[in-house]
Amino acid sequence: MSGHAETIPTVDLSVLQYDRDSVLTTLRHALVDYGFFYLINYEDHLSHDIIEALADQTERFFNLPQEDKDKIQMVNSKHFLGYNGLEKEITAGKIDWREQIDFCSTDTELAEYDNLYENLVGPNQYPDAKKLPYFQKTIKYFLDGMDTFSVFLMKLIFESLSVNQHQYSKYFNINQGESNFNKMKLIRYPSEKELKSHSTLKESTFSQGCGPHKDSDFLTYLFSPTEVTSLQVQNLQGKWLSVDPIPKSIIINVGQTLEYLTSGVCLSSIHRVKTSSTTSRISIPFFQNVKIESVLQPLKLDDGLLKLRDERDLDRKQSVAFQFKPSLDEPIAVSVFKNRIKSHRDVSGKWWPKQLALIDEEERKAKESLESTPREKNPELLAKVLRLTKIFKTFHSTLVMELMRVSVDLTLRYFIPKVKLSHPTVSYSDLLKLFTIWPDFIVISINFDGDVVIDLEKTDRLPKINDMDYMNGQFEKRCEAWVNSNKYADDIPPLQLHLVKPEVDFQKLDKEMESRIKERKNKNTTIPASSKISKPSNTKKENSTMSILERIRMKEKARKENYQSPTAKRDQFLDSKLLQVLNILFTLSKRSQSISRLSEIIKNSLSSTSAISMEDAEAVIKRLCVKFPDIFVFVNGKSLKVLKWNEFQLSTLKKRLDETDEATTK
Ligand SMILES: O=C(O)CCC(=O)C(=O)O
Ligand SMILES: [Fe+2]
Repeated sequence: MSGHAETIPTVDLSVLQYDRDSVLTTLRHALVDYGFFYLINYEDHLSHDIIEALADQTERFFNLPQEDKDKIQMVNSKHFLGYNGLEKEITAGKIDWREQIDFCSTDTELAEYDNLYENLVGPNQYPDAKKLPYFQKTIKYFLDGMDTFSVFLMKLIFESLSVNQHQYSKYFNINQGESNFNKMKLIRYPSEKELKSHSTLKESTFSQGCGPHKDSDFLTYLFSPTEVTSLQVQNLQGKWLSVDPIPKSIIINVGQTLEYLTSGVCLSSIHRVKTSSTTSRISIPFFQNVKIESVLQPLKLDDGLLKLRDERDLDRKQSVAFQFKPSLDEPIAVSVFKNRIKSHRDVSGKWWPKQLALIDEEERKAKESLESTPREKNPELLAKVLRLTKIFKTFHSTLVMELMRVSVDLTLRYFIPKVKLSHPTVSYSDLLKLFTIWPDFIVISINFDGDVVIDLEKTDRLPKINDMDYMNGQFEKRCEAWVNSNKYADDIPPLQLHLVKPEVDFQKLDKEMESRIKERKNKNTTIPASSKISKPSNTKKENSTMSILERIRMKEKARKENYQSPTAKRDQFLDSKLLQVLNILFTLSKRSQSISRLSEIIKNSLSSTSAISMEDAEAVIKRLCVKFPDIFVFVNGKSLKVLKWNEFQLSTLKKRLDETDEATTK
């Protein structure tokens, strides 16, 4: 069961006028399960004209001659504000192919700077007013409008999480006339075609518009006026979802400050931008921040929300570790300023050379001490290596055994219970790490259900090493190197996964198979590693000598034979929505509700591609009563149909669902 939609949810602010609760429910679902959502129909709170004007000024700015843009380079500003041309930014070790200009909302030079971090505030740099007379005004109107709007949305977010104003008010200026410390950027991503035509740019690939990262602010509002797909977000299953621009929508994402304040209840998701092949793209992010002098402390949240987070993380394939750990006794801006010094070395080399040297020295020492620590003296790293190596061994031998059987479904998920027998704490993220550490061990891909699977066809083409001890030793070596260079990041790096074709080209396979059989007969070549291992006695003999290609073919045949009646298909469709509906019911405070009201809540909460009709929503509700008669009761009154339910634990019902799922698929 993949359980999650292929796109991010949509929050419709126009619904606020007549159904505040359903907006809050959708919002909470988006914050907890995606950390990304589209916001639509916000015009009562933010004028769309100003956004159009800004998009127009942005186009004009990037169309200025390069020397005009270079006159206001960031390196002129000790406050890290201004323009950066191409090749100025690196994310995840690679160049981001974009040009951009940074602004801050507090556009002034302070009279005095008591603390170093206050230098985040300073005057913006604007292009020549003779060339773009309306530019500065447009930026100011936008920043002012967004200050008010972002305070409104922040309040709505905390309302959806039942957090009182007295808890969050210290982090924001919420009174009229007071402004907040927000930031924004104008960005242009040139197309691949344009980048290739530059004679001075020598790069083999221009594919990265912006590398995978999480934002560190409170909330990011992205205006994306160019209609081209580029932005992608990684969901909890590790899959990249496209965030296609929807006209007049704002794409909102949770930053690590909000994630930290809510103890991980709100999810800050990894996102990235791919270069488009032929269309250049404009994008305008607005970064909402807490007050710069804030010292962050997690807010007090309802147990129900913490439970939701824990339920979500049971299924999580990414590590839950925070990348961003604000210090508990320093203002948040201290680490933000440090990050600016590290990421803009040209600016800090000119304005903050002492601070840059100190940070470099600190990092060099930390690296040296970790590298010079012998393995034995670094028990934490050693424990990580040994644990992963043991998991690898079990996974490897299980894989070899499983490859001998025809009927197995080789999703990665399938292996977890098997590896758990020897390593009860193994997680999905651990298994994914194995392939990051040794990408050529086997090839993994994503199938059309969104599951990570072992790509048998591609794996079959890898050179075979039959010696398990040798493989395990090799893994340990690679693992040590990997753990050493990733000691600060507990998150697994995003895996490069591709989609497996759903249909198998039988003609091609037949030909390949024939020539393989001939080859084997003639040359008596080595049989794949899997069949050299002694088989369990109940394995059918013919299976062990089958090639991987033959096995794929058998599976494909079995799939085709597995005909489903329309009723069974409908049941399956309804079943696929059950978990999402349970999640929604779990968040409701009342334990009875009219079916029509509930169907509406469900319909509004599910995002556009997973959207279901009122009729389907009602059918799913009825199905709950069939699946869990001890918990859900359908009461058919005279004028009102009502669903009543007992208190339930999400994890228990999920387990029960999985069990019935397995029983029907076996
Ligand atoms: O341009 C985009 O679509 C996203 C930009 C982004 O993620 C960022 O600048 O933090
Ligand atoms: Fe971002």
